[in-house]
Amino acid sequence: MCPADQTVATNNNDHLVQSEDPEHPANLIPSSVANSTTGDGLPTSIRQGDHIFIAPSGVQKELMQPHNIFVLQWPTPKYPASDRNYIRKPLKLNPSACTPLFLTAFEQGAGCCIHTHSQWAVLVTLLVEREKGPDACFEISNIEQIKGIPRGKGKGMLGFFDTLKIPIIENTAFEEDLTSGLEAAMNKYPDTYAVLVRRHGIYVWGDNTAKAKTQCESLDYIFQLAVEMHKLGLPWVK
Ligand SMILES: CSC[C@@H](O)[C@@H](O)C(=O)COP(=O)(O)O
Ligand SMILES: [Zn+2]
Repeated sequence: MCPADQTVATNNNDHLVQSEDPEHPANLIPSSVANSTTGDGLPTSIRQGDHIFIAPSGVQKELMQPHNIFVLQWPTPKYPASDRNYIRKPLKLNPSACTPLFLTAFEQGAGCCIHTHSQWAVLVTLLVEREKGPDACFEISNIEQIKGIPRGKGKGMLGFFDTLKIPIIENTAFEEDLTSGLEAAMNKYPDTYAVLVRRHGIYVWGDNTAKAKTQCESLDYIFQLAVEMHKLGLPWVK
């Protein structure tokens, strides 16, 4: 990762990322990246009205600043990348390589999407592959924390006796190439709010930033618990 670029383009809609409000997306993205507890980097994207705020690619997390944030006018074409409607592009930086995956989550109505390289998430993808085969998804039930995950849009939260199911897609050489796998998983599991990426991490989204963050943290807790349960020979589904 390279150090954050401190250069600010002039006449580049700087006002879109300048706010005293700590809850403004341009402030929330750097602060949540710096304070992440669920994996290195934590690229994040937030939709506020018809603006999408996107973290820069490869910026050291504690150095990310609001003026490093990209802004897209929503809706925007997902492909080709050159057609995307950037209304703010910081000089000498590139938007996160996760951008088309974030846009896929926004197409589904998300207000925020987070990508982490959580080691617990990675370990779970490896355990599922070994125990259940490559096409299986992660499943767990009878764990209190699954009540922190929605049952589906407008369907409330999962209950203690429900089974949480998170699809797993295969990793690709380049982040952008995960997009078709993410789209396929969302079609197959229309109620999911997360997709695991084997040997890589997870994408988690929510109706808004607070929900995406709490769902991300709940899932990280559940994955860590699942790894420990596996070590003790305890089944994930009763
Ligand atoms: C350890 S760098 C891996 C990254 O290339 C990739 O996995 C990723 O998540 C994209 O990161 P980004 O820095 O937002 O472009
Ligand atoms: Zn990644």
